[in-house]
Amino acid sequence: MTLPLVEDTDAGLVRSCTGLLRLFNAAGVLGPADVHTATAVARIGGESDEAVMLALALTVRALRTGSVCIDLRTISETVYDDSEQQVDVSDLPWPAVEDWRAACERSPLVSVGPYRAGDRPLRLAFGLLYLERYWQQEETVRIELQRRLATPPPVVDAELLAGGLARIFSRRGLSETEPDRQRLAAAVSALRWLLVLAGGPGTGKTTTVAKLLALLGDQRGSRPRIALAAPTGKAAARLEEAVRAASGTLPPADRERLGELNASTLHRLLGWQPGNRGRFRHDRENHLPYDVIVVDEMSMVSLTMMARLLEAVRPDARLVLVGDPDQLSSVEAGAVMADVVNAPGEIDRELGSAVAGIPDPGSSVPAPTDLRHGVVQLTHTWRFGAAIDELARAIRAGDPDWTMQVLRSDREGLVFAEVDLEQPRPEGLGPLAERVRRAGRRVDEAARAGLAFEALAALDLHRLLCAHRSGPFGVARWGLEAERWLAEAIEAYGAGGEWYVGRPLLVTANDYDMGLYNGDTGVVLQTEQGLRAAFARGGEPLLYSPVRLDSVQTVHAMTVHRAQGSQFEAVSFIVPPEDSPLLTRELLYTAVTRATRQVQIFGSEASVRKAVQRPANRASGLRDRLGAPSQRSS
Ligand SMILES: Nc1ncnc2c1ncn2[C@@H]1O[C@H](COP(=O)(O)OP(=O)(O)OP(=O)(O)O)[C@@H](O)[C@H]1O
Repeated sequence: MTLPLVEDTDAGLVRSCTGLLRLFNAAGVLGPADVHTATAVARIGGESDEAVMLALALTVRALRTGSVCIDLRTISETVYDDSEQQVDVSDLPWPAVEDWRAACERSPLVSVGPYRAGDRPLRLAFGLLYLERYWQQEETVRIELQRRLATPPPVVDAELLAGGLARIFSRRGLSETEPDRQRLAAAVSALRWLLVLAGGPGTGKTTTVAKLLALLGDQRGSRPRIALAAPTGKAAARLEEAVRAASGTLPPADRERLGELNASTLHRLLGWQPGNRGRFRHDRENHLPYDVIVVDEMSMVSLTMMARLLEAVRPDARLVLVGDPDQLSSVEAGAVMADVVNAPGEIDRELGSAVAGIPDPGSSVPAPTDLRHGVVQLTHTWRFGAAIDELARAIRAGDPDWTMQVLRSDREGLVFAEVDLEQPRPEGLGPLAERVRRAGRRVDEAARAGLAFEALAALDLHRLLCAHRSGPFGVARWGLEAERWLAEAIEAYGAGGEWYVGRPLLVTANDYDMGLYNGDTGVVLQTEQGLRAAFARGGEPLLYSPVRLDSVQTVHAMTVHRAQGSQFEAVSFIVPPEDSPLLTRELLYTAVTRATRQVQIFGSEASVRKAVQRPANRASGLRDRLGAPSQRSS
């Protein structure tokens, strides 16, 4: 093999390392942190085998890209992407799998099998290599979920349950052959300690949450103490607003029973303690006091957070996990929601017959009874245009021909423009520029008139999304392009310096005192009191003088990750190139489903096809093991 050219000036190069670590570092597979951690741990643990050190460094590296563990058999086929570029690993001297595995089994750094004490930094179990800490977290999640599913179910008053379901759920809008899965989910939340409520945007997850809370409040006994939480402050604020809005549609007595509901971040719920990293006030010894805990945007919850949450929930509290398993996963390692929803395992027949036994005079369709792990998947979309809905289904199904057929169908709500985005001035961007200008004009007019509601609503008319932050496909370039289009279209656009009227803002850090969260968007307005930055927050918009805002930037374009949890009337998506490691099915699906009315896709057909065919594939052992019979680990 040819050795990559190694220059002393290369920022990511660790000159002190040797052997395999050096080769993999020079090739761009391992970063300095991976190499340093592996070298230090090996030194302390008395390990000098290069292959084991490589396995350790790759395990550390895998966590950075979202995997909980590595599989020595397939690790050489993994996509490597230390920046936004793909690294070619085919030429590297990968150890032979069986020898590699044997070296790991012999190593003083590795506990072998699931039952050994966790006194070594690595663990090899079920063919997967973990850092011990993450193995323990995965075990906590598996054991706590299995325990929750195996515990004798809550006692419910069947008559009240049937009456509540009949009162709160109507089949309006469903075809005769479609089962009411929202109703089914609510029934499961009453009959089990765990409900995993899965569904794409607009399938009525929040509506169902409001309804099931009302249903649980209908049972005998004292009113349940309810906690609503989400992984980010922005998602928590949105959950609170959405549940309040949905509860407004309930019968008055049910609405009253729900009372005032507030949502918080998971960190706040668990009692995050500044200066005490990783430890929360609520844990295994000090359970959360709530009877019902609802966690939204579960796809963004990492394995670590999930382990902490499950430890802190009382065994006799109902847990409702809500999210879209097809979206991008958490920034940190783990894909818990997707793992749980897709885990194999036995059907809960007892639950199936309990659900089937609830009378439903309004329906001629039997409720689905093939329920596993408390999962109910909502499938009816209530909000999208039909074209976006079909596009999302085609992507989710992993079918590139279907996806292209929908994209090229000229249906209302869809634009696909084949554009060579690497050109300095690409042809075919007309629909993008047009959308940017149209939404920008509306924002500008409302901002100049000091109309906060209108300006904020106009801000959500269109969002330009990219996967990359930099380069020809990145947010930086496309933000500037958008600004240029706006400057051409709007007189004196951007005049007035940094805080110009109509400037779209993105909050980049949480500020609990001001009620602003990382990912919130706002706009600068002209008001009688001078310039104000407006941010949407439920009822009245929040208005702040610009001098009070530290962590904001201009947002003409944002990453798909940032946009997770938000929706816009129209979305334009800059598809990354075919060889981008960021190009996955989840990325395309998340981008497309941010739109409620129109999706515009710019890029190559080859990239779109590649995305559809490439699920993100985060390595974890949870999915398979959750489906296996319950085992205790030591
Ligand atoms: N059973 C139903 N009948 C009629 N309309 C419904 C029903 N369920 C939900 N909707 C409506 O569909 C829209 C989307 O519902 P909701 O916000 O609950 O979905 P969601 O899955 O939580 O979406 P998101 O993931 O985007 O937050 C709302 O306007 C809601 O009122």
